[in-house]
Amino acid sequence: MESISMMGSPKNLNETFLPNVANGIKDASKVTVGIIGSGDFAKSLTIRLIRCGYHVVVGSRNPKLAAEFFPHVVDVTHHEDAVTKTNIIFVAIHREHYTSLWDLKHLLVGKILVDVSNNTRIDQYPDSNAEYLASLFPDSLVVKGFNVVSAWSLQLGPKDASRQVYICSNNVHARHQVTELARQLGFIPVDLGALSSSREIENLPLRLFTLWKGPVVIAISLATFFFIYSFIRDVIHPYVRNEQSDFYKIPIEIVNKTLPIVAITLLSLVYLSGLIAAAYQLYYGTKYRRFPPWLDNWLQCRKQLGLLSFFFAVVHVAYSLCLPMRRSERYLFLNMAYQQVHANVENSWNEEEVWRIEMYISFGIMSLGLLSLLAVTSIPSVNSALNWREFSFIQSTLGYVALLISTFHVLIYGWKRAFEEEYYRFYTPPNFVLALVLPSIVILGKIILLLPCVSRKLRRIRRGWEKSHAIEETSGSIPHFSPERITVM
Ligand SMILES: NC(=O)C1=CN([C@@H]2O[C@H](COP(=O)(O)OP(=O)(O)OC[C@H]3O[C@@H](n4cnc5c(N)ncnc54)[C@H](OP(=O)(O)O)[C@@H]3O)[C@@H](O)[C@H]2O)C=CC1
Ligand SMILES: [Fe+3]
Repeated sequence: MESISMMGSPKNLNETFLPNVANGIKDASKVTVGIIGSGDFAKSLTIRLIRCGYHVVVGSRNPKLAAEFFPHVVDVTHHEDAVTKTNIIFVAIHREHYTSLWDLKHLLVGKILVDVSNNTRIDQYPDSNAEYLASLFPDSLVVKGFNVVSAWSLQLGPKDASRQVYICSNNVHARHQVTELARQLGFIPVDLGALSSSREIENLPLRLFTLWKGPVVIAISLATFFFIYSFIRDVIHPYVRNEQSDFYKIPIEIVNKTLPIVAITLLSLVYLSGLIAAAYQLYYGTKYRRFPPWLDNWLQCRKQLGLLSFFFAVVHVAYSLCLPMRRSERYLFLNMAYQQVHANVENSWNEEEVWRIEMYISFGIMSLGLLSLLAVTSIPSVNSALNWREFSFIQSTLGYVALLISTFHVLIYGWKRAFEEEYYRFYTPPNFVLALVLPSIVILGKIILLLPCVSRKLRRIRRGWEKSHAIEETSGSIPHFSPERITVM
């Protein structure tokens, strides 16, 4: 058997199993890890294993050629030779080529096969790649793992790349071995139990912002609608009516009218879903009843809706700060001053206007501060430092406070204008009136839920006191949500 860099076979194959956690990483140098395939993944994994003190044996169809791409300390050899030298073997080839290992079946009995493969589409095959490998080699211990790390991040090392590795296998011992190996390579292993989880693990790298699609579409639709709405009201209407050219308003003023209304609507949508969920539970008198899919999806993307709301609010603040920088603002200001001089007005101080704007700005800043807090606590590392009550307090209680303050911010801006006829063009209300609709519904809904009789009933339902009723309702179906999912953000 041809071998390019012989490391010698272990006397006892059990030696090649990984040391237990208790033994620690000291023993890594004695352990040989096998890799079938000599592609990108195999090369990067080899480098990572060597850096962590492992011996590596690579099995290739053409070891002579493949050896050029591996460090000289690596044993690059034929498949048969490689699999006899170790008990833990990474299968770093594509699913389509698994059958080419068929002849090695007798040599793979009782050995750990780590399936690292990915597909090109979600649910591409009826069974997962790992389950397929397990069906081809029923006497081997197949473990799914490492597919969520790219060859690139394997090379970068633990400091500068994604670190979580999802692992599953039907064999507990094999799962522990691979989990320990992942830990020693600097990854954070996440044990997902039996091999049936492998389909989920294989779909993970193929997901592209799954939870973001809906919220982004909603945000873009709202922004488009309100932009067109403001454009017609504030630019087209004055032009048609008085031939007044206000087209200069498009880049900043119209955009800045769109941003806050989208921000507050998205924030309201975050909490509206929780209210609908609570109403649903109150109506059916149980928490053991599945929400309709649209509501379930809505509840799941609350974080994304909240972050988008924060984004729109931040951009609104930036635009607002830049308003005085505009040339148009300067001309308007000078014209106003000139008219005042002309009218012989010495003091134009308007106490009501002064108070209105002071409070408007103050509420705006407070609401942005609270939104920032909500956004920061939604970051997983910050989130994991909070216990459930702290998280719930910030995301639920402070979230409602943020919505309330934002509503005051809009209300103070609108003030009496909502009742003045000149602000209703084509009988359409000004933006801030529309901006108030959804927050008002949410705040009203929350007040109703806080009424003692309603909140008592809801608490009873969420604590599962209505269980007997629930079991009748669901006739044995498993509840798939927890009450907490409803109360938070
Ligand atoms: N690249 C990446 O970033 C990641 C890859 N993966 C998974 O790792 C596995 C390998 O990926 P990658 O290294 O990128 O792929 P490559 O195409 O770079 O390498 C695949 C290797 O498979 C071997 N091979 C090719 N054809 C056959 C065949 N007919 N029979 C047997 N062996 C064959 C070859 O090795 P040889 O010629 O030496 O036999 C080849 O080097 C895949 O399942 C992939 O989904 C998972 C996560 C990330
Ligand atoms: Fe504002």
